[in-house]
Amino acid sequence: MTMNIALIAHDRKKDEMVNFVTAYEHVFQHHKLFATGTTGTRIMEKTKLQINRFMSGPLGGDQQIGAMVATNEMDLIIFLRDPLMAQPHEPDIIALLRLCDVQGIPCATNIATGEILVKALDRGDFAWRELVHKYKPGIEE
Ligand SMILES: O=C(CO)COP(=O)(O)O
Repeated sequence: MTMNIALIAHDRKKDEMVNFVTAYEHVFQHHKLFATGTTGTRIMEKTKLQINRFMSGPLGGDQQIGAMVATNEMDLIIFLRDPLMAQPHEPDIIALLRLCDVQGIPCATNIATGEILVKALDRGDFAWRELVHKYKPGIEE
């Protein structure tokens, strides 16, 4: 079934994100993808994937993705954060991670965990989300 997946990467993690998504393009192509502005553009430049792009992170993109988490419309997030660089929108980042914990949404913040989540996704481990989708018209199966 089709999952709603968000891909987000800070500037010094964008190459890593593009390489990661390229490596797992065969998995991601079966899902509906969302991203913050620049991350989405970078992925679309290097893959055949269609990405629904929100605002750039510092301009509110994390909050837009957070809104989808709040309404339980996002199924999985891969968020490659830069742990060594202060971000002007740090409160937005923390808010997004908090909402993932509120809703129990799997959120990987580094590539190692991201890989585990994508393999689990490919195996169908998140099929239980179908139940959430069923009661949320507008979420595609
Ligand atoms: O800042 C970000 C996430 O906090 C990412 O935003 P961009 O993808 O627009 O660079």
